[in-house]
Amino acid sequence: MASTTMSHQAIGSTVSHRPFRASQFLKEPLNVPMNFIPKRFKIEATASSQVSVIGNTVLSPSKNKPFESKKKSNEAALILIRHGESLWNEKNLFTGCVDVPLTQKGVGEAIEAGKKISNIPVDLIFTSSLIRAQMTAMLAMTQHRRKKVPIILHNESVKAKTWSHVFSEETRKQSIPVIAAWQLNERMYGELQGLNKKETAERYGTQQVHEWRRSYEIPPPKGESLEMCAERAVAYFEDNIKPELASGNNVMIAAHGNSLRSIIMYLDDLTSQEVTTLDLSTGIPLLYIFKEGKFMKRGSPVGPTEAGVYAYTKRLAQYREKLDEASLK
Ligand SMILES: O=C(O)[C@H](O)COP(=O)(O)O
Repeated sequence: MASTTMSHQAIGSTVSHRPFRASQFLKEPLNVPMNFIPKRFKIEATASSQVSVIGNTVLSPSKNKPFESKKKSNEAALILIRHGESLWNEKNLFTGCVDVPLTQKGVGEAIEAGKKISNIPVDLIFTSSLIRAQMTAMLAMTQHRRKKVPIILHNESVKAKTWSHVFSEETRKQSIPVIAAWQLNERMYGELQGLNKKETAERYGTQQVHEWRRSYEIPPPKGESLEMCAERAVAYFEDNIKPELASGNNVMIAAHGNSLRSIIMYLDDLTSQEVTTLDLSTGIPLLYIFKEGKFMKRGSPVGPTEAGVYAYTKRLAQYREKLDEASLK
């Protein structure tokens, strides 16, 4: 497991960003005609060209009362999580865009990560298109106290959409849409993919391999530099994820060491020099609060009972209280 050489445990700096645009995701009423829904919200189409959007208001199973307020706040939680250990992490091989599953240890890391975020609201999940990130997201959500079911949205064809349609509004409300995006994939490691990291360092030199792995501008042979990875990952974040946060939707992103490094560089306003010391451990969730257009780093929740996490914002504290109330019933 990689070490974290830049601390993400402490409450961090507040960073200003460009003004956000409001998102309508998950706000459309059910059965809105297809042509009224922006492209990125066209998630579920029925045979009659009606759209059902997985809802944002969660009903308490016991009392049928709104669990989360219908009126979305301008504050949202953002959880970032690097996937758990993969079979090639275990073998110390450069993995990049090769689609390798988790090890048993990685499965355990994902479950432990899920416990740490089990009291933090999640309305939407974004993952890369790679199985190790998707496994991590799914396993983490098995631990969530809200017990909503993550459902992967299939956007690859009309048939994939219509055949995965959910016909119960109540069931949709108890679901979390999972959006898989290749833009969040690990950096393409080029001709290093499948090579052993230690052997590569012996062959090309520790300094050269460190530059390939951690520098911002220098790409590995025929692969993507962090800068190139950022071009797609940060653009995707700005276009698709930030608007959801701006709408008050709480988001979890399960992705990779380098796609997340590029997103953290953007969130924390790191320089290309600073990002060279940023190294993410597998399976450790990081929490940010997005409020009034700013990202505030809250570090990594230590555990589901850690009071400090919930003191960060009134909204999180209220959510936690509702969870406790619901579990007493
Ligand atoms: O793709 C890989 O090999 C790892 O997931 C990330 O590798 P790195 O720590 O060498 O960047």
